[in-house]
Amino acid sequence: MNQEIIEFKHVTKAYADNTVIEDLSFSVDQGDFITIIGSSGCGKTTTLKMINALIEPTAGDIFVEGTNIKNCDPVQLRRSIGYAIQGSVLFPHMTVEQNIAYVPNLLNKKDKKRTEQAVDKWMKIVGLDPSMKERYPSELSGGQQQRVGIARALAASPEILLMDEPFGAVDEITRSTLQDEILRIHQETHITILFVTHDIQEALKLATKVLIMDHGEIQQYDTPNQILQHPANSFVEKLVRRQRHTCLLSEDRIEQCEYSGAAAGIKTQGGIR
Ligand SMILES: Nc1ncnc2c1ncn2[C@@H]1O[C@H](COP(=O)(O)OP(=O)(O)OP(=O)(O)O)[C@@H](O)[C@H]1O
Repeated sequence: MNQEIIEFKHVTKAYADNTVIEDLSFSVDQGDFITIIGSSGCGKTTTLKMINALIEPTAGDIFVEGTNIKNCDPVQLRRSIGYAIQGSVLFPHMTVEQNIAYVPNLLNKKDKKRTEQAVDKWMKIVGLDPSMKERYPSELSGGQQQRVGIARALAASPEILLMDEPFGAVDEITRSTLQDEILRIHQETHITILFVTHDIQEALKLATKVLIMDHGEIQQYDTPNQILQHPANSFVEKLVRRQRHTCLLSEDRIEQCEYSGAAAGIKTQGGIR
């Protein structure tokens, strides 16, 4: 039986009198790759940040590995959940090695060897040459910085990885390579991933399940296949219309997608199409 690793129960989030998430309930099974997509400002980042307690819900409960996060120390919780976001958020004054080693160092205070092994392992997995260890972020390309960010998020061997538009700031070719890398990492590690994106093609390519949101509410939460074949409403229909005619489907994920532009209202890398 699939095991739930994250559960939202009737979660609401308001900023002052602006309610951006309304009674949100959903669960994520261990090993799922969830992509979250929806119109701009619909609450995707807010949803993600509530999982690692960077944002506190106004009402409702969130459970991570069976524990209500209200009862967790937020710092401990954040150390146990990987978090990778768009662009370079690396420590500029630290080398690649020091950036990746940051959380493992906190966790294995006395075991330097273990940290070194974690750095080597994750640099290799994300495709970074060991010769880059001593470089500073400013000496790396955007794609390399992104890889360091992912290695850093993974280096503490978290069960859960949150990714907020992690490939938004790189060119199409690098983006496609990084997508393939994250799929491989997911397949190899069986880590649970929640991945926010503006790009419907990316959402369908990566996900085992896609969470489609609008105005802080779920429009559909299902496999890419189901979403393409049985869109739940006109919002989803509009979002996937073009995709449906151009995608070849595998059992769960999209195997190959010939992208012909997203539907109205959904930003792609190039802006709104
Ligand atoms: N700290 C804050 N104070 C007030 N309003 C906020 C705050 N953070 C986010 N919001 C508002 O909450 C809504 C949801 O924001 P959020 O960043 O979660 O959306 P999003 O779906 O990730 O957006 P985008 O796709 O544009 O990145 C937006 O209207 C935003 O302006």
